[in-house]
Amino acid sequence: MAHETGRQLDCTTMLRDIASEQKLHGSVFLRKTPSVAALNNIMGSVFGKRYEQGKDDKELEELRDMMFCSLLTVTEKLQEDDMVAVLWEMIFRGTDTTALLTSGSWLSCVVANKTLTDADVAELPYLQAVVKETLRIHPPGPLLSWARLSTSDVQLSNGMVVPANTTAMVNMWAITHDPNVWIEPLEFKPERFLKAEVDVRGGDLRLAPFGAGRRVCPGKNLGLVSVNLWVAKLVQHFKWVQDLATHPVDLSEVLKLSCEMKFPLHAIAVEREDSLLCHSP
Ligand code: HEM
Repeated sequence: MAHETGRQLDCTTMLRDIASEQKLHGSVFLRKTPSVAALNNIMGSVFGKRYEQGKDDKELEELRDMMFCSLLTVTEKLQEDDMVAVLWEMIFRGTDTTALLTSGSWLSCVVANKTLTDADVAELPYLQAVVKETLRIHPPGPLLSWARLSTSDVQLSNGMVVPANTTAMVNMWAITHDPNVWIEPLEFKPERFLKAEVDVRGGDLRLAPFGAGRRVCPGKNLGLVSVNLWVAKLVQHFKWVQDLATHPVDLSEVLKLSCEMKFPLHAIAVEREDSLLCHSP
């Protein structure tokens, strides 16, 4: 319950930051604000600490730098022991993925003017379908970890053999774009998930953006509820318009720690007249 309050709070802060960035610059860079919200979501769970842009900038900067250094440097900095490594894994694995999925799931649907909760979001099937379709077209972790080793020779259905003692990675991006698995795989069509139930939490290997099996992402439920709630709030409070003059949308991808948009999304956030942000102090 305490965590739920924290997540709502991160979202309100994100909405306010978007409104002020829009006022200041005339458009919004849709990467920074969800990053801070996602970081706070995790830091709130791990250390009970949250950060504010403008107030904790030095610490935020340091944390962001650490996330972009190699894991080796990071563990040196944190004087690795098992506990620290586990907590760091949560921060490292849970922040960028959640932020990227949120910025990738911007959509234009209208949600009634009320304070949304996770329970409301469960009643929004199209929203969930948009998040699933975003996970399919732009899986934030396109290559499942290399923590998989064949213990014996494995015969594949296409005749190939994976010899014993091979470290294997799963190319989830290739599966989610495979025309033998998906009809019109390059088209963004959330409707496909309205017609058929697809479990994205590891139960259906056509779309396993959180992995599957023993090494499945332990943050999958937190990641999904956070992104669904945040995206719902982002479209509830703002109408999103493409910034055609200076930042037309380009969906090219680049693989860094996670799979990111090569040209991060900028858009114009027009506050809805009935937005609760307009009426709160
Ligand atoms: C929506 C966002 C997220 C996506 C798309 C995502 C995706 C993934 C993927 C693909 C893996 C590798 C799974 C495999 O190899 O089978 C993974 C592992 C992991 N994730 Fe996430 N994740 C997300 C959010 C989170 C969050 C919020 C946390 C922490 C609270 C987290 C913590 C971890 C950890 C610790 C691992 C390593 C598990 C292991 O190796 O045993 N992730 N994630």
